[in-house]
Amino acid sequence: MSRHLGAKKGEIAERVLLPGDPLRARFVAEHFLENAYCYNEVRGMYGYTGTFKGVPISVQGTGMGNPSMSIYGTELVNDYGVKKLIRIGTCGAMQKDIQIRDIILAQAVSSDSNLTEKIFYGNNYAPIADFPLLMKAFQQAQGKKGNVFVGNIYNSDEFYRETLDRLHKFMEFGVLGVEMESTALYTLAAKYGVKALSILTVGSQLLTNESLTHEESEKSFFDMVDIALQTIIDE
Ligand SMILES: O=P(O)(O)O[C@H]1O[C@H](CO)[C@@H](O)[C@H]1O
Ligand SMILES: O=c1cc[nH]c(=O)[nH]1
Repeated sequence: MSRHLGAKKGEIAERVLLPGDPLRARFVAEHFLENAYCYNEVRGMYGYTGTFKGVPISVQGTGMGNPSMSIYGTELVNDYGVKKLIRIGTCGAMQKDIQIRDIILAQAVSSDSNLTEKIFYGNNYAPIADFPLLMKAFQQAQGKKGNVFVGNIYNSDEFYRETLDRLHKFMEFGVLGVEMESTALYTLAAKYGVKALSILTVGSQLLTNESLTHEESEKSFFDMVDIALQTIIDE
């Protein structure tokens, strides 16, 4: 057991999918994995291990925001020896040609979080995806109905904002979408020498104010999860 995970040693696979919502972890376990069992209920942050095409895979909720991702990601790697981590998240689209249910592969992460400044003595650090995982996920996404976009995303410590001014500046520079966990994920992966990628399904469009309800968005994850699973078993 680690501080925030109740799994015994060996109960978590080397390959882990990471949704923010713990109920999305249950959804993936029930719909995609074979012989899945729940190894964690601590804080209701469900984690499951099963197999996909015979390969052991775990799926662990991370909660919302960089601090929560940092706790689960660090314990998965440090205490359970996890080597490959793919976030399966949702995001808000920041470009007008990106639509609800499209998929974004986060190649790099810009942020308003000061997480990396604290680590790097006030200097700037550019968190990036593992390239083989990114390339494989891009190939897997080609067969899917929705569009796939690859590029820079915006990671934020805020969901509710005083103003959208800062977001507009990032939009102007071509940033694709906004979410809240990838800075922590990519930075801890670099620190520990493991592989990480964030795959995001667009759940809202910031320029048109369209958004999926929670129920609709939970039904929109099949392509993202399939891409993540096909990618993680190979790479
Ligand atoms: O759907 P998840 O994976 O939680 O991701 C996005 O949704 C949450 C906000 O609603 C934040 O965690 C954000 O990053
Ligand atoms: O983190 C997120 C996710 C969706 N929409 C946002 O504005 N932020």
